[in-house]
Amino acid sequence: MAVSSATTHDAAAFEVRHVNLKRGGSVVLKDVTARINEGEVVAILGPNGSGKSTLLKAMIGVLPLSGGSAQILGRPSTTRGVHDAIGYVPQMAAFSGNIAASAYETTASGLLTSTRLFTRAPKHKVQQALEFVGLGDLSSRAVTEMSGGQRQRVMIARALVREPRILVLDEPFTGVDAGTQEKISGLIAKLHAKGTTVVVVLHDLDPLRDLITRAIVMDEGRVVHDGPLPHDDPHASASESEDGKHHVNETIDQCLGNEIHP
Ligand SMILES: Nc1ncnc2c1ncn2[C@@H]1O[C@H](COP(=O)(O)OP(=O)(O)OP(=O)(O)O)[C@@H](O)[C@H]1O
Repeated sequence: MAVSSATTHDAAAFEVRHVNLKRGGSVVLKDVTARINEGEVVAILGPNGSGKSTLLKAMIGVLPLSGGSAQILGRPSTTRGVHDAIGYVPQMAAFSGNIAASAYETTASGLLTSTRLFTRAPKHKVQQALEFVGLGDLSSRAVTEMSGGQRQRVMIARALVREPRILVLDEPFTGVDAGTQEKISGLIAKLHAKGTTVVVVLHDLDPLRDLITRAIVMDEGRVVHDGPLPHDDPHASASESEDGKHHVNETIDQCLGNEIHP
């Protein structure tokens, strides 16, 4: 794989340490430290505007940091070639405009890497990625003529076409129907079984609850929880409010819009 020479042995998929990041003059990440190990499925949760997408972008090295450090597979996130290990599915809003290209062309564009341009896309890889997301029969259809759920799956195919070690998805379930949610969850489960690391920003945990190994909860630009989902954590209970765990449960419930029971 192209990235192997640019990575170090046993390194974390992502590691950010004491990261500060400013956007539009405001500090939107405040002293954020987090690590994603290879093979994990990690959810990033938090209220709107808490910094979830910005944290993803800091991890994958597409936004400059104001302070701290970010590493991808043990290398600084600015290292040439290290991004080739990542498949990134941006928030739906980022590509909901007109994409005149076909599903095939959009998926093939995922073969562009930071170190080389392709002159001819390996057709079987593009077709395989589309088949993996269940769109093998629609490869020539314009993305503009597809449903929201189909578009989302094209973007996943685009992220997967280079067989990345790490898949990063920003709210993949927004605006997709229950059937598509199930399909996307099934795809993530298959990738996890193959050893792919998955980092996903979520508003609703349910579609991936069984797969998630850890949750990082953001609030106002800070990490306020990093650990197992509270309901999976045998030590988390309402009676432990003294040590703040009850508060953490409430924070997660509030992030996800769940009713809080006293
Ligand atoms: N391009 C930008 N310029 C200026 N400020 C920005 C920009 N993008 C995001 N912000 C601000 O940074 C903060 C964090 O935004 P971010 O998109 O990371 O939050 P989020 O938790 O992903 O939100 P949401 O759940 O609504 O997607 C917000 O206050 C937002 O207004």
